Amino acid sequence: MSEAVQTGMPGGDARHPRHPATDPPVLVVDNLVVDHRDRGTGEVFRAVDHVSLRIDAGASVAVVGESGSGKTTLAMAATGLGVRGDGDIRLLGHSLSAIGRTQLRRLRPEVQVVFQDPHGSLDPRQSVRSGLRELRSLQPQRTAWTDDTDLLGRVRLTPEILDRYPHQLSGGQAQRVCIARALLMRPRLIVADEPTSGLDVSVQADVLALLRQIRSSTGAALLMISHDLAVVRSLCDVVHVMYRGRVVEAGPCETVLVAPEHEYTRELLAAMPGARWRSRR
Ligand SMILES: Nc1ncnc2c1ncn2[C@@H]1O[C@H](COP(=O)(O)OP(=O)(O)OP(=O)(O)O)[C@@H](O)[C@H]1O
Repeated sequence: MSEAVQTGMPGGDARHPRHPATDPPVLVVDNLVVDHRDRGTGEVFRAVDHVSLRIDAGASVAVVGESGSGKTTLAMAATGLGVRGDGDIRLLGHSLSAIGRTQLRRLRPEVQVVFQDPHGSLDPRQSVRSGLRELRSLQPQRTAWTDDTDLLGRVRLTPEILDRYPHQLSGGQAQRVCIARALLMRPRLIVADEPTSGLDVSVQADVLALLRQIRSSTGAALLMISHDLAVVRSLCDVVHVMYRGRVVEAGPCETVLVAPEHEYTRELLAAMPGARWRSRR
């Protein structure tokens, strides 16, 4: 019987038990550079400029910065889900420049992304049930640890939701379905790209609480992309502050959000007074 079944935790299994303190890092990015080419003018634009970061197993790391600072490009390139950049990336111990498409495809389920717009992430022609069925058919062994009712219970949804289509779900329900779909894959890394900014204020706190709970119960690491320091403060241990493609400051939240060294971080904090770090305990 797998450890996941024994403990009721969807994170680890007998071959790959989750011991965040001793597991190798989930992601190590060294000097990543990503350029975009403007389709209209053909000009090359540097979206990520020599960025390095490390996410240890089970860690919760944020990348913050204003719109257009390169956060999404960094997250997608670093996890092999977006354009390829220059630099050294090790995802779960595999160098992305050394592995082929087949091996990258095998790694894909280990990284799950929760996007800003939950309705846009779900196929409008599929009910929740048929969407889950499709995921299960793609990864039968990986997804066998739970049934749909149990899975939905873990994101605090009831089974009635199974026969609904995305347009029949509220924003908060749709985002919970997206989180459930990510959870089903037992990922080692969850990338949450502004997961609450498309939602009503009333449900934002619920979704953040859910992500926090899933992180602690599964041992999955979290890479949180946000422009909101209050969100980062509530969920993350380490923060990287991005400005115009560069990381201008990085460190534990209790340091960076208390005594920021960079002017840009100070400006972000001044714009959100409630975002200053204070103990969550
Ligand atoms: N596929 C693309 N082609 C050309 N330029 C792009 C592409 N994707 C992003 N960009 C540009 O790269 C820069 C960084 O974009 P990115 O989406 O990574 O920033 P961001 O910090 O995540 O912004 P936001 O918070 O608005 O999502 C922006 O100027 C954007 O316009």
